[in-house]
Amino acid sequence: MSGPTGAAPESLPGPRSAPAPLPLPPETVPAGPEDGDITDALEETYWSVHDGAAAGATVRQVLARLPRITALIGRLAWRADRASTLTAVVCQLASAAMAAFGLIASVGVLQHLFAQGPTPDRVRAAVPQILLVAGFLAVRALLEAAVSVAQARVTPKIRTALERDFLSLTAHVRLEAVEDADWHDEVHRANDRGLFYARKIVGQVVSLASAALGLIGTAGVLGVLHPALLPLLSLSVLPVGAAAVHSARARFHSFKRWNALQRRVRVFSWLLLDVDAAAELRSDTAQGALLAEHRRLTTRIADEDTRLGVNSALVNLAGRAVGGIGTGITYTALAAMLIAGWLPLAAGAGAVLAIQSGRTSLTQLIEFAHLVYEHALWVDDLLAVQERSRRLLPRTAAVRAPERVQEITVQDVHFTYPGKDTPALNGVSFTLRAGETVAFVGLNGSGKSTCAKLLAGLYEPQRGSVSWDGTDLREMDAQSVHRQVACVLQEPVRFPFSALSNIVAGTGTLTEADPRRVMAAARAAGADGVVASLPAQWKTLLSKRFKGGQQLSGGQWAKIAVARGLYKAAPLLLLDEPTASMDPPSEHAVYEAVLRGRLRADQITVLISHRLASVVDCDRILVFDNGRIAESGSHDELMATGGDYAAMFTMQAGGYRPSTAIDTGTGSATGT
Ligand SMILES: Nc1ncnc2c1ncn2[C@@H]1O[C@H](COP(=O)(O)OP(=O)(O)OP(=O)(O)O)[C@@H](O)[C@H]1O
Repeated sequence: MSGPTGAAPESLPGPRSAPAPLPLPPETVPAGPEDGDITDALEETYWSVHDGAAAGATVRQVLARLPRITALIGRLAWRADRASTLTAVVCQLASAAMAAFGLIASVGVLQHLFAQGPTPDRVRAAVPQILLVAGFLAVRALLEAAVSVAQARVTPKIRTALERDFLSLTAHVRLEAVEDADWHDEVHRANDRGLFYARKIVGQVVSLASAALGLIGTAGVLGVLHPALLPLLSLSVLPVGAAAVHSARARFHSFKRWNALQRRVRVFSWLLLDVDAAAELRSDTAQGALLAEHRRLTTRIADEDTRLGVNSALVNLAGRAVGGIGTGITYTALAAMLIAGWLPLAAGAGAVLAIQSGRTSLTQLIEFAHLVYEHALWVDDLLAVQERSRRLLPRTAAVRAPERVQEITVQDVHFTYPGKDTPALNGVSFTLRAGETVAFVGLNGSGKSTCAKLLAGLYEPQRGSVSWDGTDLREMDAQSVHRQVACVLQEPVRFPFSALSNIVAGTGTLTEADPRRVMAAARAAGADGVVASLPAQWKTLLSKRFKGGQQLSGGQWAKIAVARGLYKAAPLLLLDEPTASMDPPSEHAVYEAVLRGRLRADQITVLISHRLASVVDCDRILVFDNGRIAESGSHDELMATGGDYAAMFTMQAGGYRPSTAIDTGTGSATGT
């Protein structure tokens, strides 16, 4: 390693902006929301945006949306399984018809029973009608079973299709969309709740249709018995409907509160159960404080549950009282019709049966209408995310990225992250050539990682261009570019698969390997020693979640990740602080491998590192500063210029010498 040359620089580069003065903290601080409505204090409202929506919707709003929702679910079902959807619709209609015929046949039974003559004769005369009623009921039961079977066939298919579409779309959207906080919320909401309700809503729409058809059937039967019975039906069912609306709203409102409280409690249970937090919690003896907060919240939930239970009982009582008044009026009017001779006694008794069945249907209709209304908002959300994902997919193009790259040219690139005012890259230009190893160094936030992602086509510049062998990356098929880049990051993905799968994962497979290349990559990265120490070696599962699975240390994971990057043998290798968690010999071995033992000689390697000792031997070093390249050259050239690089290098080198050798008074370090 060459030492610094020339005089030590006057000052070291420091933070760009001084933070505002910080006042002393208060003596006590609440662990969470203390007073008022706990739902107001929850930040993660994205998770519950639609909770309680049905509680705030008017009956007109709920009813107005139902046809569209039913059509939407019908379309999804049709796409998932035509035969089962058709079976469900036909059997549902037939079942409603059976219910109506059953009611009419019941009136026939009553006519015989209420006729003149000895009782045995009347019963005997009613037997055929009784058999008919039984027949209708039996057929209806069979049809309902057929609806359930069809529903059981179609529901999982809808969910599977939605989940597959959702994941395959969202897994491919462009990186900058994935990093957007709103997008993150939307996707997780769709995954957590949209998919869940998509499964539930099919059954709910079937029940809604069944209740609606039941109500229509009842109205039809009453119309046949006597048209004047229709207004009577409304008189009887409307108060019941009003009570049902009220109670459905109260239930949705209570669900929202309950959900919010539960989520807050779960934060504490997660912390208490989390394996990563376990050591710190125990050494800090923090469990008691967490349990106390947990207890405080669960007590509030218990109070809330009781309050809601009492409230719901009162609402139901009020509903039944109002419904009772409506029933009283209905039966009085029915009695008047019978006395006036408008209606035969049997038809009157049949009307009572029909009105009761109508009330049951209406209550169910209201209940399911609210459920479907609220749950459809989640399904809509899921479909909207899918639609948005389609617009955020990386571009496809006929031009494919080359498998060998001679030159990567970065020309006056400007890049600003969405929602940010200051650019992360502000006019960056340089060229990388096949076989070169180039280091990016610079202070935190100076733009190194952003620049690496632009080289890989993961972001697109707003101004300027990144070209591979003279072709702008924006003209190439995005996925074909990604296939020609290997990225190793400081926090690599820890795939919960076998050691071998972890190494081959960068090549688009988890199961197929080129054994010699794997061995070469593992040796170069120092991962061979890690794998050799595992009980089932290459086949060992790297996750404690599986039987026989093993847990690796951060440094061991880093070696596996470097092996993954090397195994891909792509024309461009990006290493973004891959060795930060490695021990010094491993780090040294990785840099040796990257600089001298690479698997392909024409590979362009970009190495981002804060440990400047590791970049000394790179062909070139680019020093980033505030989104620009402030200095560029070999280590010796940069040390000779005595700029920021020389200052940083001298400071780090000074850290390895006894403190007496460092001039702490001025903050600068003397080199040797
Ligand atoms: N995903 C992102 N969304 C918004 N801003 C970002 C994002 N990633 C980075 N930035 C911002 O862009 C600037 C450059 O960040 P970048 O990660 O490229 O710097 P860096 O030099 O790699 O830093 P470090 O040495 O800390 O890794 C910083 O101001 C950072 O806050």
